[in-house]
Formats: sequence, C-alpha cells, structure tokens
Amino acid sequence: MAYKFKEEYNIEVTDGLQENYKNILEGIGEDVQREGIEKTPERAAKAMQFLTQGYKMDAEAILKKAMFKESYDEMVVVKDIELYSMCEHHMLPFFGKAHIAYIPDGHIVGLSKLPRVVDVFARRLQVQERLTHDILECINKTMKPKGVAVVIEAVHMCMMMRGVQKQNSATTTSGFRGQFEKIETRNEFLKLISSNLK
Ligand SMILES: Nc1nc2c(ncn2[C@@H]2O[C@H](COP(=O)(O)OP(=O)(O)OP(=O)(O)O)[C@@H](O)[C@H]2O)c(=O)[nH]1
Ligand SMILES: [Zn+2]
Repeated sequence: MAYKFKEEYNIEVTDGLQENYKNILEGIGEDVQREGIEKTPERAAKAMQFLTQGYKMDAEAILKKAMFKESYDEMVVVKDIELYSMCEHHMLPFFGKAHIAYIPDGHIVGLSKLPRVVDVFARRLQVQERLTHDILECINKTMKPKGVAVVIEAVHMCMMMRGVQKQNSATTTSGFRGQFEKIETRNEFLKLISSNLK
C-alpha cells in the first residue's frame, strides 16, 4: 500500500466518475457543452480521487517507517494539525485541526508521520467521531505507547451552507488511551492545547 499522496489518477476510475459528474451537471440544469463546464466532469473526477485516496493508504506502514528506539518517556504533543475531510452523509467538507499526544514506551516516531496519519484517515468519507477513533487506534496499535490522546475541532460545511445553517458552531471530539485515561495526564494535555479550544 502507498504512503504518499499523489496527483495520479486511474484512467478507468476517472472515466467512470466523469460520466457520473456529467449526469450531475445535467441534473442541475447545466449546459455540459459550455466552455467553462466542458472539462468539469474530468476535473471533478480527479479532485474526488485526490480527496479520497486515503482508502488506498496504509497508516500503520507510515508510522513503522520512522519509529526509533528512544528512552524518552514524557508526553510528546503535536498540535494544530490542519485537516480536511468530507462527511459521509452529504459528501461536503468538514475541516479544522487535530491535536495529538503520546507517551512513548521505548519508541518515538518521526514527527511528520503523525500529520500523515491524520491525512490518511481524513482523505476519505468520514464522520468526525470515527476519524478521531481511527487516528487514536492506529497510533495505539502500531506504537504501543504508554498513552495516546487525540482531539479534533472541526466545522462542517453541511451545517453551514445548507441544513441547519449555523455558521459559528464547531464540533470537538476526543479519544484517550492508556495513561491519558488518568485525569491528571489528560488535563496536562488539554492545558497544553487549550489556547486552541474554544
Ligand atoms: N455525528 C456526526 N454527524 C455528522 C457528521 N457530519 C455530518 N453529520 C450529521 O449527519 C446527520 C444526517 O442526518 P439526516 O437527518 O439523515 O440528514 P439531513 O436531513 O440532511 O440532516 P440535516 O443536516 O439536519 O438537514 C446530520 O445531523 C448532520 O449534521 C459527523 O462528522 N458526525
Ligand atoms: Zn454532512
């Protein structure tokens, strides 16, 4: 399985999606022959493949590629990791920030790998709760740290542009394993990222 995001497209998938996007454009009353729209089915087909390529990626392999033996056993926090995903109910974007912490148990991981793991699970159709859980469990299972914590704050376009039309509500989800299940450790982490939380 791949571990790098690429601007590469499968011709058959592009062809299939393109036909469907053409139908969507016709369905909303667009003229699929007009200049600005002519190439839109192909553009949209490629964009959709890019935004969902996380399905084909292996988050565990990404972490394993850069795990190093180290005796450091204090909390490591990577905060403000921007994320872009799409809700599985409306296929509209939700986006925001992820904050991740772990307490190593013999191994640390290359810092860039944590945002990469976020992207693998974000670049597919998701709900914010499962995205949080996927990231948490992947780190827990692969690194077997003494503890891991994930907080995600996001806004959902399906709640802003349509539906309930609320422009100022944000959703926070979180998950804690191991030492972060202890209130003091959890609070230390939440304090470290609190400048971001509303
Ligand atoms: N829990 C959760 N819900 C989400 C997420 N993204 C979108 N939703 C919600 O999914 C729900 C789908 O509800 P439905 O009643 O089936 O769909 P709908 O008629 O389009 O709902 P409205 O958005 O209320 O108009 C909505 O309440 C959305 O706000 C998410 O990441 N997590
Ligand atoms: Zn939605």
